[in-house]
Amino acid sequence: MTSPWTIGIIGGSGLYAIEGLEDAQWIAIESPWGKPSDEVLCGRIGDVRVRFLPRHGRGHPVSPRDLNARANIDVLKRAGCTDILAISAVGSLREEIEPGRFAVVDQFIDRTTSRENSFFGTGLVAHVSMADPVCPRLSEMAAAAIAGAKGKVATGATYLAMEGPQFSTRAESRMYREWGADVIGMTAMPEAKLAREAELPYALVGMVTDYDCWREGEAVDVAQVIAQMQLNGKLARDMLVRFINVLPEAREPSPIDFALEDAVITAPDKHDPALLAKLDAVAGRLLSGA
Ligand SMILES: CSC[C@H]1O[C@H](OP(=O)(O)O)[C@H](O)[C@@H]1O
Ligand SMILES: Nc1ncnc2[nH]cnc12
Repeated sequence: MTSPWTIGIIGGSGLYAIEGLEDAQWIAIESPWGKPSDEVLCGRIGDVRVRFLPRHGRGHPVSPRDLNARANIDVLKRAGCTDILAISAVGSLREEIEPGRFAVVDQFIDRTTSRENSFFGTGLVAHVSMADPVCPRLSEMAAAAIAGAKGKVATGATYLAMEGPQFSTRAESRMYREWGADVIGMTAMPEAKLAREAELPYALVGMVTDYDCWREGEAVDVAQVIAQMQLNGKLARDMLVRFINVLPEAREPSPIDFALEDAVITAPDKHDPALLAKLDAVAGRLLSGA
């Protein structure tokens, strides 16, 4: 029997493929939103379909601020994903969230400035709620999978999305701590916003790689991030396999499956046909008959 879940996995820095997927095949999926970061690795674990996209592409050619998050989310939707589990390397802004720990994120502060952050716009305006930006069901299952794989986990983390690509200054890092952020990265926004617009439940697991630079005399570099990701590689894979293996047989509908229901404000006779056509995957459920 095929599972009702199709899990999209977005792999961050250091995670460019998943070994051991059954029937695995890299497939190019076209998007009206432009070029995604890479082909999608399509396969399955047991009877669950898995669609893996390396966020920066294989070999890491794509910079965080040039990521086409719209195309990335659109191709995962086109690949039939019902839910997305995203993985990111993150810096820690808290002593007790040490490198090696996994932080399950439940809030964001978005400090990105130069990215296309919506599928909607003039000609078809929509405002989705981001009050609760992640899917609690997926986040709980991810936390349980990390614990089951004997990983150390912190839940309820607030992720500060910075523009990059440079790492923060010490003054910024200290200010983000005062704002209540727990971990920092450059990529989960606007990714999480776009997943919500595409009615895809989304959860984010941060793999803590460093203490950023708020501690006296310490500063993060790429080598540190990659070394820690490599140390945690097996744990990350175990976590993913567990996460998929314990998905319930049935997939009860999530309110996020209907996030656009009360979000579109533009009258149908004012819809821009060109934009409407590009929204075929993201909002086809709601708008295809409009
Ligand atoms: C390689 S260090 C900085 C880089 O790592 C994180 O990427 P991702 O979230 O895709 O794991 C961070 O956001 C930066 O893009
Ligand atoms: N300290 C940090 N700042 C931003 N992105 C990161 N990714 C991993 N560590 C990071």
